[in-house]
Amino acid sequence: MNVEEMKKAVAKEALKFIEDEMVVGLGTGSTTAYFIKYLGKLIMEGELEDVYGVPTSHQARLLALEVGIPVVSLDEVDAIDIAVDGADEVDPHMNLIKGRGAALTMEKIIEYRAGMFIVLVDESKLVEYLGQKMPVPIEVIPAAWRAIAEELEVFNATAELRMAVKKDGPVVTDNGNFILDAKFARIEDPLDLEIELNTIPGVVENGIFADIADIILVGTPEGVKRMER
Ligand SMILES: O=C(CO)[C@H](O)[C@H](O)COP(=O)(O)O
Repeated sequence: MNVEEMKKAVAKEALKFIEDEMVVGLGTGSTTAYFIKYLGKLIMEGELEDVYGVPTSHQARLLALEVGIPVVSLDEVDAIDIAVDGADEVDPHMNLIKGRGAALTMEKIIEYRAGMFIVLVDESKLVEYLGQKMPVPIEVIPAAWRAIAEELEVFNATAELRMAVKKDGPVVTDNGNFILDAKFARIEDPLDLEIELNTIPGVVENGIFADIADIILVGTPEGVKRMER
């Protein structure tokens, strides 16, 4: 099984959790995109009824509309039953780094509120400790980016302003902010760092998602494995 097949396999597995009349948080990224497409197909074929999606990004919203998922915003729903999203790193305690797609703030808002948060990854995302391979994306108010990058030196982190690829200048998030990618040597206490980073003035949110995932579906060549609390 190659990586794309593993992504498809976990996306299909996640569908088993979705029932009629559920409100589903729709994550961002290539793995969740498979889930959104499969969910849209089930809705269009009448296999699922009265299911609504709450997108975490423009990407998720546009795709959901394209595949026929009725979309609502967070302030239109009383509760989110399940949220489904990808991740960039997963440690053995089910803590995550997210935000390669720069959608971490809305992702965290929606996933924090969901009755159940299901994470979809292939096995390449599993690490021994957070920060092993990936920097921590931090969404910041544009005027504060430089001051925050300097402040991060106190944490022994080196931060880079994320630059856009098909646009000149920095990446601008769906919320109109910048992203700093902060490389930490080794994150010993993810929950502590997650909380501490958010106390820096100008930080909107950071990409450490500690203690929030309920189920992690891991695509492997042998099939889908499950991590659960
Ligand atoms: O956090 C994210 C976007 O902000 C994504 O969920 C994460 O980057 C995983 O993406 P992919 O499934 O494409 O590897």
